[in-house]
Amino acid sequence: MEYDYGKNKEESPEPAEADIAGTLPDWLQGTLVRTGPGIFSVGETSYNHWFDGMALMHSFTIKDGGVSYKSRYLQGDTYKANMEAKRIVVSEMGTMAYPDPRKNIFSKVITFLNHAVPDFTDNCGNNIIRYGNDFYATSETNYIRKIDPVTLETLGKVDYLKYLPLNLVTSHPHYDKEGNTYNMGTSIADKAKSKYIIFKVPAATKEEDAAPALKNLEVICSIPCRSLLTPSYYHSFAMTDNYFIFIEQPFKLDILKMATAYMRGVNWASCMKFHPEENTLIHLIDRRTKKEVVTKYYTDSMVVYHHVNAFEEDDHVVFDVIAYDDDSLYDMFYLDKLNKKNGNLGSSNKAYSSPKCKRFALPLTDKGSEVGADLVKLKYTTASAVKEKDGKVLCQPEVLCGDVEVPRINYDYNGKKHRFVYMTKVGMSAVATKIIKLDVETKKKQEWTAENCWPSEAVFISRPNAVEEDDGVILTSVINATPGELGFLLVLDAKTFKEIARARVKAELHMDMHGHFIPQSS
Ligand SMILES: CC1=C(/C=C/C(C)=C/C=C/C(C)=C/C=C/C=C(C)/C=C/C=C(C)/C=C/C2=C(C)CCCC2(C)C)C(C)(C)CCC1
Ligand SMILES: [Fe+2]
Repeated sequence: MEYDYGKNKEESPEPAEADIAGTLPDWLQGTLVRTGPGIFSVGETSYNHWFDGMALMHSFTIKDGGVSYKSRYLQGDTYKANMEAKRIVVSEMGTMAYPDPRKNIFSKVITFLNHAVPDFTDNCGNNIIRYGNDFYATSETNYIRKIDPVTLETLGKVDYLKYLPLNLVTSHPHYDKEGNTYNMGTSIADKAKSKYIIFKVPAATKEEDAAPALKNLEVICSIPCRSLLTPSYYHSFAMTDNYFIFIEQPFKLDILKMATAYMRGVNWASCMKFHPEENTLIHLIDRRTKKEVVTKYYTDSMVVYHHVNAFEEDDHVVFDVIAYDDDSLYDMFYLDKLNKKNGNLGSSNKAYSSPKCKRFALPLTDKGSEVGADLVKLKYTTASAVKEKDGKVLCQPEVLCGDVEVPRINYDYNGKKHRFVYMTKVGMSAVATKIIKLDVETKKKQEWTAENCWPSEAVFISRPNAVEEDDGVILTSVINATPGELGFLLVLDAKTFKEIARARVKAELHMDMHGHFIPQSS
């Protein structure tokens, strides 16, 4: 069985009642909105990379024991321009598109000179996030698209650049209990400086505030890039009560290459390079002073997309991430590789570096220790942090678990010491075959798997007034490749990892990226 990554997926905008096997807990009420790439070719043109696909959102609305499903394309400017032209005319990370393919290189240069860089895509197919009372579809460009999470309609386009000089912004913000959102982005060569900016979008003050939440955005701090013309790529960051953790990895954008990419006819992705010979800086920002702590933490070269969580304990900041030894993840999702090689990741030319869940510990004090001493004093981790000269500390992680991705936790524990992580298990094939729960304390794993079933990200929803961390359910959208069987929303008891219910939908489910659960009350 294999998943056809490059096939265009149909939208099902009419709500369809799912057929429920099992019983949904009566407290579970709300909507799981998810997104991912859904359209890969328009007319005669196709995208090169799976992440480029035009966004298809879908939602599972859980109400009074029933589930209704719908899906809709994100109708942004990119979608409209491509559909109108009947071909791909807007560039994505892995595909450089030219409005008129008949133009030769000279007219390409003219086009380039006329509008130095083409307008960027608003194909927001990576995640659904909340700012104030509003929900947005997002990828990582300066554009996000407001959506109606109930109807999945596409609403206004919001440009971060109107509020802050941000060229790239993550699709993985953090939220606090007060309803504030924290995110970070990169400002490239603005006033001859490149920097990473962490900002806060305050909670909406009134229930029905019509103005975009971003207008109240506040800068928390900015971190100068290691180098002006090669800022690092990052996909997420972590937050505790008192700190932000940002990994400046040697996986970098080359701005000079980007500036000429359009003219040279190469995609944006070819302007990103992993530098294994360089180290990875770990920035720790004190939320109270809004400044970086003076200690310079670093580790070996690595590539991280997803942070799991971070917390403070006994004068340490501990954080877990999913780390790779190189940047092969991106390459492996080129559609020609996925389709031709039967989705077998191991058979691509470059060996695929498998993701590992790793724990780092950053000591906050060194209490007069000598150079060469391991400053980590926590009993439960083998992560080390060796003091060097000039305020530098070399960190080595503990590997918690291998072959896992898209981590989620009980978000009530974000920034606090967590015990359980829910992830998809990835092997040598380009589909996830299992959902796993990792107990980071005992390293024990619980798994859910079913024949020919490919689950997506495992989203944890806590039972109201729960006391235990894993008292709740896991929701995951599952593609069922068994002929004649339907895909479903799987509901697992997060504690026992036993199936509670399946809500089978009469629509084709697609492989998606991330999503957001909106409880009914909000
Ligand atoms: C650069 C730049 C630009 C552009 C941008 C763009 C266009 C972006 C996009 C972006 C994006 C669009 C992104 C995305 C991302 C994603 C990710 C990062 C993902 C990840 C994934 C994963 C990790 C996976 C996993 C797995 C496996 C491995 C197996 C099977 C299953 C699964 C799927 C789970 C501009 C022009 C503005 C300018 C400046 C600079
Ligand atoms: Fe992500």
